[in-house]
Amino acid sequence: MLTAISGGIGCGKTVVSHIVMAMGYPVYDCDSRAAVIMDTDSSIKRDIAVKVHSGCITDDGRIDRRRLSEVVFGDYEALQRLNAIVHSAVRRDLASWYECNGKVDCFVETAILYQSGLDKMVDEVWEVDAPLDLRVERVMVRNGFDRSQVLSRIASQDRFIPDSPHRCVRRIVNDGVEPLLPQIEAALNTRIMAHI
Ligand SMILES: CC(C)(COP(=O)(O)OP(=O)(O)OC[C@H]1O[C@@H](n2cnc3c(N)ncnc32)[C@H](O)[C@@H]1O)[C@@H](O)C(=O)NCCC(=O)NCCS
Ligand SMILES: Nc1ncnc2c1ncn2[C@@H]1O[C@H](COP(=O)(O)OP(=O)(O)OP(=O)(O)O)[C@@H](O)[C@H]1O
Repeated sequence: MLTAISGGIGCGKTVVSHIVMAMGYPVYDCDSRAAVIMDTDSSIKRDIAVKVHSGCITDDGRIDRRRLSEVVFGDYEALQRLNAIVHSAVRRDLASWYECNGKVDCFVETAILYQSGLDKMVDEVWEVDAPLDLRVERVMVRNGFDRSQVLSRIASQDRFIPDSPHRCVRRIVNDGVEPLLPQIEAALNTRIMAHI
């Protein structure tokens, strides 16, 4: 069974992932895996230079992430072109990781479940949710971003409207008040009960 830990930037997906990992479950982190795939695949880098922006690849062939962020989070068409280049490779990588883990109880952390097409690969979605102001504050502190940098990322993520939500969505509230652990345990127990 593959479960998505999903939700917009700053909602607390990584915190939930770390708890689930500490409980012994394998978790695939899309952001870091996508970064590795992009860094190691020269055809992806070439496509980024040609189809997104040539200035995002340095003279020595590395991805300039700061520049790429400025380009794609300020231009939705460019972000869609980047997604089209990267996401099929991420889906393939996730499929083989899941296979290697014996398709047991696995998790995938992603901020862009529907844009990436990963919604079609997962059996269940845990939608981590937090108030917008809190998300903005958290990311400003975590990344040293100003408010507009966070809001441009949130706008890019919210702009995509999926045709239909996943059939099995569970909401995890991470508002800094409601404790996370009981919600995660309840989500896991519901699944265990369903399989008995
Ligand atoms: C835009 C990039 C260069 C920013 O890199 P950087 O190291 O600064 O940040 P990082 O990768 O940790 O992402 C920061 C946050 O941006 C958001 N984000 C990342 N990719 C996307 C995207 N394609 N669309 C919307 N939001 C995104 C996520 O909330 C993420 O947590 C990088 O995120 C990237 O290359 N994204 C495209 C690949 C991708 O879609 N990855 C997501 C997994 S499929
Ligand atoms: N319940 C909480 N209490 C205190 N701090 C929290 C809580 N949840 C998240 N944070 C902090 O908020 C920041 C954002 O959380 P986290 O990195 O888990 O978000 P995310 O959804 O994974 O974001 P991204 O989409 O950027 O990967 C982190 O610095 C994290 O430590």
